[in-house]
Amino acid sequence: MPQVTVGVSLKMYFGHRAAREWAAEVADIAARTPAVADGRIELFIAPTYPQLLPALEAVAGTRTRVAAQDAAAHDRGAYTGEVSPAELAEIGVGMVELGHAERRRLYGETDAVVAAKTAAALRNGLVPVLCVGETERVSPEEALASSAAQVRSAVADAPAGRLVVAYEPVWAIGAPEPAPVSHTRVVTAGLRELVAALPGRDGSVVVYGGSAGPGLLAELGDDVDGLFLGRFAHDPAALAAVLTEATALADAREGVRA
Ligand SMILES: O=C(CO)COP(=O)(O)O
Repeated sequence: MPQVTVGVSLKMYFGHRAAREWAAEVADIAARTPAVADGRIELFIAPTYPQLLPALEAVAGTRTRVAAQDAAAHDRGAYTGEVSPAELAEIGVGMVELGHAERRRLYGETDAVVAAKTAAALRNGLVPVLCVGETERVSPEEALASSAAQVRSAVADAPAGRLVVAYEPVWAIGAPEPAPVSHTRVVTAGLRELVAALPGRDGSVVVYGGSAGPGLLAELGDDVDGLFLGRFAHDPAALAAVLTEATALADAREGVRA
């Protein structure tokens, strides 16, 4: 089992060539990071659909996983413009982001849609990166209540399988700074308890996303299982810095377990 999970979504920021160059740099960094190579850090990247196959090729042999940014709730059929989770699994994609705040806000994805997509991902062997988080800045307790409700609703009828829950307070996405550590810690601790108690979800983890970058993992320490990065991993050097912090955290966790 990984000790720390670090993911990056490129959203729709990069063009094809820039994404290819970035993936090649990530592959280099992954290959030079022993904790990625030995599986203590689970590293995944989520480029756009046309970039999935080149990304799989770029990171081959480095243990970096490739995630899609979304997937359909159906395996096949008359769903023009959708991408099947079965086809994603067939090409070697291992994970899929679901319920991201931008999909909920801009494309009207409801909890019911996210639940249907989560079930579809799991029945096709994909690990859902299930994005949850409150829309307005409220107390950590209220944030936990609404995020926990989103998790419960997404997995209520889904087949068994591991989850990566990404706690992303909507107000901290695309912001200059991440949510304060004192806020995040309450929510991620609560979500970790929740997922640990869910039947059939062994190995599930809770990561933080929303203006995350170098320095944050060291601050959050044992309060999270990792980070889900956006803009602040566009610079490969910043991702390398986060992986250095993730390595320190993985080492510390191993020390605790030894
Ligand atoms: O939404 C995010 C990752 O999915 C976070 O994006 P930013 O780090 O760019 O705010």
